Amino acid sequence: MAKFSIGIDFGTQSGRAVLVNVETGEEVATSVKEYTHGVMDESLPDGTKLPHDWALQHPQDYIEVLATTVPDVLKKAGISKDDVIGIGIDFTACTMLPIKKDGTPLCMLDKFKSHPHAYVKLWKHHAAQKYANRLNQIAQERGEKFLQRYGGKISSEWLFPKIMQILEEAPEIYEEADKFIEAADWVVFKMTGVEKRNSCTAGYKAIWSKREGYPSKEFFKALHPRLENVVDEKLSRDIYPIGQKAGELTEEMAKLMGLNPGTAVAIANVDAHVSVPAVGITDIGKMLMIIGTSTCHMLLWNEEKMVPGICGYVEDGILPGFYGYEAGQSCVGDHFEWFVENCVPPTYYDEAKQKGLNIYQLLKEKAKALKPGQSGLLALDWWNGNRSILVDADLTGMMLGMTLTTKPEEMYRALIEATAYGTKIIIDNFNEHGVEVRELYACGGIAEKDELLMQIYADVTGLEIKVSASPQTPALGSAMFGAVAAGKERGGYDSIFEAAKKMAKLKDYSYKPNPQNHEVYKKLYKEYKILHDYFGRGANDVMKRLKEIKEEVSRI
Ligand SMILES: Nc1ncnc2c1ncn2[C@@H]1O[C@H](COP(=O)(O)OP(=O)(O)O)[C@@H](O)[C@H]1O
Ligand SMILES: O=C(CO)[C@@H](O)[C@@H](O)COP(=O)(O)O
Repeated sequence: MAKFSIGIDFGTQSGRAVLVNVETGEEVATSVKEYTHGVMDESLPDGTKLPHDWALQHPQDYIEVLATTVPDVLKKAGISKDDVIGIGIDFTACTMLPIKKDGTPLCMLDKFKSHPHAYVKLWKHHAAQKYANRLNQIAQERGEKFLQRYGGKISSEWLFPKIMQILEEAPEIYEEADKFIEAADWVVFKMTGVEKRNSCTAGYKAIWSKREGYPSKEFFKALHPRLENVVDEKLSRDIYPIGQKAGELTEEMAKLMGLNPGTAVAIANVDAHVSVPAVGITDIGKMLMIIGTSTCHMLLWNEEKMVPGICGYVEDGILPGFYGYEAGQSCVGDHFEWFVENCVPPTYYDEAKQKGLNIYQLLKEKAKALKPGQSGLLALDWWNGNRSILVDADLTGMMLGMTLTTKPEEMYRALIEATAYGTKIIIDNFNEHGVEVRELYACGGIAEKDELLMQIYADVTGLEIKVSASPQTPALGSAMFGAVAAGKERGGYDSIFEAAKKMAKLKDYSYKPNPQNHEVYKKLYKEYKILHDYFGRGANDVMKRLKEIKEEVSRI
């Protein structure tokens, strides 16, 4: 009898479950649930307004994903819950929340319903930049060695800047919280009844390493006296390696999800990291781009190298036995969405409707007809700040070269190209610092849907790109970890390497660079680099000054 595993990918806008045949890797059924509260970046559910740069989520939405998508995949596939041997989940990160000891999120307590700091802070909550700046300055002054593992800077998207923001701006929430926890670990806590924190988010987002643990109490005290014991008071030193079983489904959650109590649940993982074995990467030098709302760049290497401006490297962070390197771009799909919602005239929407296309497809059709360089446009892809390699959420987007004849499809193509140049900067930076990018792979919603973008990436980077055959690669990766949590005895696998051999998959075609386009893009990339360094490395801090003026004016 075939055995199945369920993987659930908690993305930025929705949660996606896949039911996977453990023997063949076949994705038998998929179910997607948009989050009821979406991304809260303007107001809370009760209308409380949020300041600039905030991005929150509601934890109830994650439970809804479990309650709707899991029964749905079972129903669609027509299989019995007795044949489901394991569950794995992955999440965006650092996506964190304050909870009580029993796991109740503070935002679910009546008294904190209208308190923004009681909610989940999503990975792209960018209002903690000033705390990240302080943390980085203090770490540099103290000569903290951990900075080397994080490319020289801790991002405002990661855990401690977010905790610092809560402490400074809402000390009552800091005091009331028994714990701060990654949403990934919170969902596993809900499913199994046991709090087991995963090594992936701890390593990449919370300055933890398996050799050195967390930074010292002295360091935390230097950030703020109240933070001296933050790890023991509000986090945990018990960190569990990815690839292990966290526990088993409780009666209550099994009932909610339509599964058997006792089903194995894997230690939680991160959406980008979990995707690496799902495309069959189990060796060094093969970079995977997970292209969606944002892009994460994942790469295994066998040595520790200081690579400036990356998110970090973590020993065993992606697969055991390797250093897992991560870099990223905070704004990819997000600014395509911004563009279609704000900059495309109604005539384009009418044309799309007539042709039976969605607006992205229409823009792609038109943008495809353009040659590289033809629009005269060049953009900086910083609509949501810059994660790698400048690590600065206060940078903003820019488009140069517009005239009275500039068309929406030209702007759309310029935005795609900007993200491709941003990716090339990341690749060059790895190569220059001894971590070689020998092959390129892609997965994620956009890699699946957007062949124009994929071709432009091949043309800009000059590298062939292999693409995941799964439309839900992170969820497939999670299902693989679910099968490992179940173990061979229950019909799964004893290691993620064995699971990858059987369950990973790539499409039978790839995107190959067009040499003529590559030549033009070399020239454009040179210009992009000049703008990148000019606006991003302090020659002209106009973006930051504009932001300051914006804040001053909105306070009046
Ligand atoms: N047909 C399309 N072509 C290109 N991009 C698209 C298309 N449809 C949606 N998008 C973009 O995909 C992004 C979502 O990516 P996806 O990988 O599905 O989700 P997530 O980032 O939450 O994991 C959105 O920001 C949107 O801009
Ligand atoms: O930062 C990470 C992973 O380290 C991601 O979770 C984050 O960029 C969000 O990913 P998505 O764009 O929602 O796929």
